[in-house]
Amino acid sequence: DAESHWCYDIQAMNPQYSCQGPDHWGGDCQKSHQSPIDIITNKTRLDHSLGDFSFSGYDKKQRRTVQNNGHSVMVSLESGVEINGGGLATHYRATQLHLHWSEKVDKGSEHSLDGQHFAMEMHIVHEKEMSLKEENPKDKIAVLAFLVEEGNELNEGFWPLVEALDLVPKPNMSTTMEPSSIMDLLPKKEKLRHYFRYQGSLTTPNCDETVVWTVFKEHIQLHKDQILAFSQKLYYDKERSMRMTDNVRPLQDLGDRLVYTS
Ligand SMILES: Nc1nc(-c2ccc(Cl)c(S(N)(=O)=O)c2)cs1
Ligand SMILES: [Zn+2]
Repeated sequence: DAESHWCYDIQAMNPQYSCQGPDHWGGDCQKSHQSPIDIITNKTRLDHSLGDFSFSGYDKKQRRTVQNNGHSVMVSLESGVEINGGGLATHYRATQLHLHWSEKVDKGSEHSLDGQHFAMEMHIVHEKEMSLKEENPKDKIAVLAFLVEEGNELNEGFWPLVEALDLVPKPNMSTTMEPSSIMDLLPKKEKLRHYFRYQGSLTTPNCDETVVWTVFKEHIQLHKDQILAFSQKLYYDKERSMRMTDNVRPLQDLGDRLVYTS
């Protein structure tokens, strides 16, 4: 096709692929308030307005659609799943959650903390209720980011998602997960009061600079076998010639931005 599709470095490096790696992504991807970033924790600023989040619909057990969209595995979230508080301007409606990962347990997260990457990163994407007259505000999207590290116990809450991976190996395949709640995937609620906050972008094209980011300090623990399932069961292509792994955008410059902490 005229303008080849966007992809990650691991795909662009493969001669079989003619796709545009991160250095060639278009849209706003080459601008200066991009994501992900390395968060240098001792340079973050305490912001007392960063209060607790209130989550609604997060504990609702639901059968949800899981799909392989060629870049990640994505769970569609229905209306009624919302967040409020957390220093956000208003309430936001969840639309989807997806993950980024590697088979190397220290290279799969998009954000890093003091230069350290983690095994995976889960993003819960929310959109602000938009009144028509508002142009593209910088906080149109709120993403809740959870770093995932290898733990030695199986994470029971993740089984419905991990088991669904077998059914969506190729792009554009989708299935329905066994009933599960978003809360099942997260660290304990009382641990979610500590987080970092900064202004950035989507980490996938067109990299719109309309995302208010929340990176939680408490990590999700997943067993190694559950982490490896993502790279072992999913493929970037329908020929299943390339496993889906390292779907991680390189770190972007913080530039003139500050990172705040609750
Ligand atoms: N086709 C795809 N879109 C995404 C996506 C969409 C919206 C958002 Cl906000 C993000 S991210 N990584 O910035 O959270 C990713 C992934 S794969
Ligand atoms: Zn993401």
